[in-house]
Amino acid sequence: MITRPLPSGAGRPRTLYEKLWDSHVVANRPDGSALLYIDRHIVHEVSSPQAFVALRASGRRLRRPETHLGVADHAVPTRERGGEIADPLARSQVAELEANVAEFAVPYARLDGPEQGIVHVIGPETGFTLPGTTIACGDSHTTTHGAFGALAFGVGASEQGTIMAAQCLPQQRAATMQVELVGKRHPLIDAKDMALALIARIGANGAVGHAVEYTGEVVSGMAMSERMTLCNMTIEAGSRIGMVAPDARTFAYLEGRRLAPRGELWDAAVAYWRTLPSDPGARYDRVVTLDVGTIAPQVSWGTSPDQTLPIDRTVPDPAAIADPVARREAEKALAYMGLVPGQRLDSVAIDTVFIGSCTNGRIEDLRAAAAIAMGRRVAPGVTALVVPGSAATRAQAEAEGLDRIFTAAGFSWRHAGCSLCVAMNDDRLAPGQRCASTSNRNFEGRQGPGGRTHLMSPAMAAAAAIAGRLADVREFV
Ligand SMILES: CC(C)[C@H](C(=O)O)[C@@H](O)C(=O)O
Ligand code: SF4
Repeated sequence: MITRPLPSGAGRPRTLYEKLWDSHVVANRPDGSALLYIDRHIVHEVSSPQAFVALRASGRRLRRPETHLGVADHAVPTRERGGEIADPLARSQVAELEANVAEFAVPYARLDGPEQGIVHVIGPETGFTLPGTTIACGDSHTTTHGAFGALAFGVGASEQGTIMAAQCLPQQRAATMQVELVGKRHPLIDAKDMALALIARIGANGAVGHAVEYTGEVVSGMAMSERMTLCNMTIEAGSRIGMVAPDARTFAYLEGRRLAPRGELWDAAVAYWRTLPSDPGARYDRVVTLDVGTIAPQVSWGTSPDQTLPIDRTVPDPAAIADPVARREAEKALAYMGLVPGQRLDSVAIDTVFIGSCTNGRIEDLRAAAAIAMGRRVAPGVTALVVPGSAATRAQAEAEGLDRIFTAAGFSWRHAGCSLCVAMNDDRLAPGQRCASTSNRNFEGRQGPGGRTHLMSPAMAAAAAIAGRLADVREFV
């Protein structure tokens, strides 16, 4: 039997997650899951083809085509834009997406248009991402959109088909986890350092089964870009959902964006969005508090995001790790990464630098990197890429002259896309190459077979480019 959900706001103080959940339940199901209404869905060229194939095979149309948004980002080349894509696989992936969005009337951000970019960058930029909505995408970093007080999560291909046809999806309710960020950070410590320090502390599976809400004075003081970085990295702690309560900063970011409501609708939306933050006294299943005043710039040394340390430390010695499983994992990671226990992290030479991705490809990230690069030179032998997260970010950066700062320093200035975050396009590491990267994943082969990835903030990646090795950005001021 399917029962109707309880009316929302029934007395008990609720968290942001609970409010978002309650307001989207279409039906509670006997197995404890619920059918959730999905407000928005983003589609990219890598994960969506099967969903369209299934729709076509069953003769279905999209229930509400205007609630979807298509864009090509993963496979696209970033050296040039316009003209034919040289790589045959990428060309066919983009062509298939374009045929699908045309056939099913999905709004599409064209590859050479002003709104193209990484799914998780253009959603917020266009105002497609809004507080209080449910947002799905066939992509694990959909967590990013939670920075706006949305319930946003990654889904698989068959789930995408369900959303397209029915606008609903069965979901299991998650437990809740509050991550409270307190204290006063060093000016060169950013959200990426905080996310990496958190994952190093709670582990890459530390938030499994939980919907994470970031709270505290540090989070309320953050720009939207940093909130997005935090929520983006939440999946690397094992959670499908990361969120920040919407506030005046959220509204200021969204006001006037193309797809954001206007006029009276805007006022009504803001009035509703103000009811979303967790109620005083709402209880979370778990609470983690991080004092950001204790955080130094972070770098990953291994092949999991929790294998991360402050830059002023040395490569760990597996022999000193008591837990046998963790010890074996550390040994394996060091062998792959070509590192020696006891070696200073800031002595590790790199040959590639990647500044970009849905974690750190926003204008604020590019500004932070440019501030370090300005008037300096990329070290000899280092290839350094700056890949804006969207065409709009690229245009903004050019208007501010950031591209000239980067190119004068010897960085390669690119068009928007996932690029070297993922080896699905023509930007990739050769075996044995070592990259200082602002992306989010460092597992074996992520940036190319045999490639070695060190995760860090944009300022740290720029410092590594200049030094030719992992370097402490605090020495660059
Ligand atoms: C290709 C896509 C499905 C994948 C994801 O789900 O995250 C990619 O974006 C990634 O970052 O690994
Ligand atoms: S930038 Fe990287 S993490 Fe983000 S969507 Fe693209 S491949 Fe995935």
